[in-house]
Amino acid sequence: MLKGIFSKFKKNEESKEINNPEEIQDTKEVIEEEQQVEEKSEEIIETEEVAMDMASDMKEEVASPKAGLFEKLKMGLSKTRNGIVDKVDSVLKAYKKVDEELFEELEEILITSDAGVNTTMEIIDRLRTESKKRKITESEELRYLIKEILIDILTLEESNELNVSNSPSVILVVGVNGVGKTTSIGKIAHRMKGEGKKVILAAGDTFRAAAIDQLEIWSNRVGVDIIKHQEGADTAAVIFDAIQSAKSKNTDILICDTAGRLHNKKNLMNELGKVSKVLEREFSEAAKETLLVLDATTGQNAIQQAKVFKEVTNINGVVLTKLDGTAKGGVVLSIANELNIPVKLIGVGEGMEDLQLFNPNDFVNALFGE
Ligand SMILES: Nc1nc2c(ncn2[C@@H]2O[C@H](COP(=O)(O)OP(=O)(O)OP(=O)(O)O)[C@@H](O)[C@H]2O)c(=O)[nH]1
Repeated sequence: MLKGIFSKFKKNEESKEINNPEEIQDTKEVIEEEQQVEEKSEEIIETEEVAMDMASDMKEEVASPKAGLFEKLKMGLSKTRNGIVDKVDSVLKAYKKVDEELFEELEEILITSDAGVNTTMEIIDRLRTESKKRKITESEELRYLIKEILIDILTLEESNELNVSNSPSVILVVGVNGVGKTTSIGKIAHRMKGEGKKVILAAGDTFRAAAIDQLEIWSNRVGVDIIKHQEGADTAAVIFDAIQSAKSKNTDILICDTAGRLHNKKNLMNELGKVSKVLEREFSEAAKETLLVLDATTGQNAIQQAKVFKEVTNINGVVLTKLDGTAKGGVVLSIANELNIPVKLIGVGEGMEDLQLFNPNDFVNALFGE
């Protein structure tokens, strides 16, 4: 409703002719002020919506019996299963014999599921070579081989496990706005608390007041402490305070949010560099893990974001959110193969329990519906 009032106001303003320079300046200021009020009101609406969503999530979680983790994973991957495996199965059925045309069809399926060109080429090359070596001639026998290759691609030297067994540990969470950073922090905190760990959150995304408010809602929901400053405060200062609090309360895990502005690589580098320095200096005894949050629904865009973050900081793992909302989950292959970063957590729904530890075997089995 507010938006409507502002646009009417703007329309009236636009229809008047303004020639006097002072009047132009005044008008500009009024419009700027109105824009600021409009942005604030959008943030308030956004925060209220998040609170309402959370309340309905909580009701659902209480109402529905807990499906097994693997069943949840299967459910969460159903769109990607339609996008990849169902298509693979119908091609394998249609072609019967293993030949070049079949490989081309499989290649197209992988490309359209956002597995990325290089990763797709690698998978198809390995499929070609291995099927020849193992003398596979019937197309349906390829299914097992495809699974084997996918598991191998997803299994990197670096473990998929979260490095949080040390107490204290710090998880620094980076990623651009809107990818599910705040939600993921809340879900990680919930998971850690469930494991009996004492958790503190640091509201380091000080760029927008809504980000601080949303993290606070999560801290209340999960029942963990939060350290926050005002909007616009220095992220490193928030982290500094959070470290002192974590030390005095013997916290096991400090989870730090950060602002994810990508439009200036130098700023991003400076900001994350400053945070890392504070962590090294003030909390050298803590094990550190930097997790990059990527939104699976953005497909190959997520790969581009990861490349920029990889250039400016050392990423230990990826949290891939919203896999339940996309048929293009092939991006997970691209992350492992092209970026060589282990996927550690995957988001398969909006509920608190819907952030699962990533395991290549389980993932591929769930994807193939086994
Ligand atoms: N379906 C689904 N939705 C998710 C998942 N993870 C996050 N979301 C939703 O994605 C939206 C954005 O999440 P946020 O956590 O607010 O994103 P953010 O990156 O913190 O964004 P900012 O607060 O703008 O920085 C919210 O509506 C979340 O509920 C997921 O795994 N599955």
